[in-house]
Amino acid sequence: MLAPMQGLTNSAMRRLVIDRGRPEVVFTEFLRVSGVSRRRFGRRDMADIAAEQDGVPLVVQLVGHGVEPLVDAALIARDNGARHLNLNLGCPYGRMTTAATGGALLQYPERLAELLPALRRAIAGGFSVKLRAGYEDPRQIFSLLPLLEDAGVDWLVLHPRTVVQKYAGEADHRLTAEVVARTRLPVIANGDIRSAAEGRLMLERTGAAGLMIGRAAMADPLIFARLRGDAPGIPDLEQQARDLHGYLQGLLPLYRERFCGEKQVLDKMKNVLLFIDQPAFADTVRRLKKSRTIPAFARLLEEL
Ligand SMILES: Cc1cc2nc3c(=O)[nH]c(=O)nc-3n(C[C@H](O)[C@H](O)[C@H](O)COP(=O)(O)O)c2cc1C
Repeated sequence: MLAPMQGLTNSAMRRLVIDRGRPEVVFTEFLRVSGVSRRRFGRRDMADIAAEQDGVPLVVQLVGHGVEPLVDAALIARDNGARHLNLNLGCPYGRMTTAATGGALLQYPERLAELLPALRRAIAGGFSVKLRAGYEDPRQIFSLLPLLEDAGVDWLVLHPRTVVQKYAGEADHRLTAEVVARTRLPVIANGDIRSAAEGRLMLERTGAAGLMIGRAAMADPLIFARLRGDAPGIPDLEQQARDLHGYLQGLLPLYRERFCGEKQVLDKMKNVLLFIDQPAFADTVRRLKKSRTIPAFARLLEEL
């Protein structure tokens, strides 16, 4: 599965990733649910609500707080065609946490005990949660499992870091294996999967029902095809250059169509470059990051 990544996995990026790697499932970026406006979603976010994209199931992810706003949002999403909804219980940043949304909600299991069954009742299709192992305690997940099971959640995505840990240290997938053994819910493993080989090992070691990949898919959307054996697991350098060229060359027109103005398009392309860390391409990536016009960016791409 392609992970939700705010600022990155917009519909144009999802199209590109589907076209190149064809993950089995894609997620929207988190859609923020307003506690105030009865419309619940911003206009741009509304455009993201659907059951699938390019033939691949699309999971609509909600982040917010309060039973009423979230249930309302789930109903609006359903009425606008969503079939799969996910609740974000992992986001560790900024306003998310001060308003006790995303990962901060893990501090309030009693609110979850009310919220999750209410959401379940409102959602006709699939209902999943994406969560950290705990707020501060990485073993909190074990006290949350009965709550998730009793609420009728269909599956969960586990990123085995704590909320306070943010992205420090390593994801501890021994926890993932333990969670798989202790719940009847399908568990999708997420966090620090950097290559197809690591992904396969992860499935073997944890017994997870599937994988969710974020940052590594921004570096190489073909990772999903590599996992299936539809693209070389370890391409040689020439092939890596062709793959990277094909990726960025394919993304540029999609971003020109989606975003407004040269600066925004370039900024969005440069955002993606932050994830490309092969030392062999460091010099080109550095120059791409400095380019000031789209034609200059496109010319540099030809050097790959
Ligand atoms: C820039 C960025 C944006 C993210 N946005 C979201 C989001 O909207 N919703 C969410 O549940 N997780 C979000 N995440 C977390 C990722 O979905 C994922 O759980 C995390 O990056 C670990 O997976 P990875 O190691 O494969 O990247 C984001 C992560 C990053 C780096």
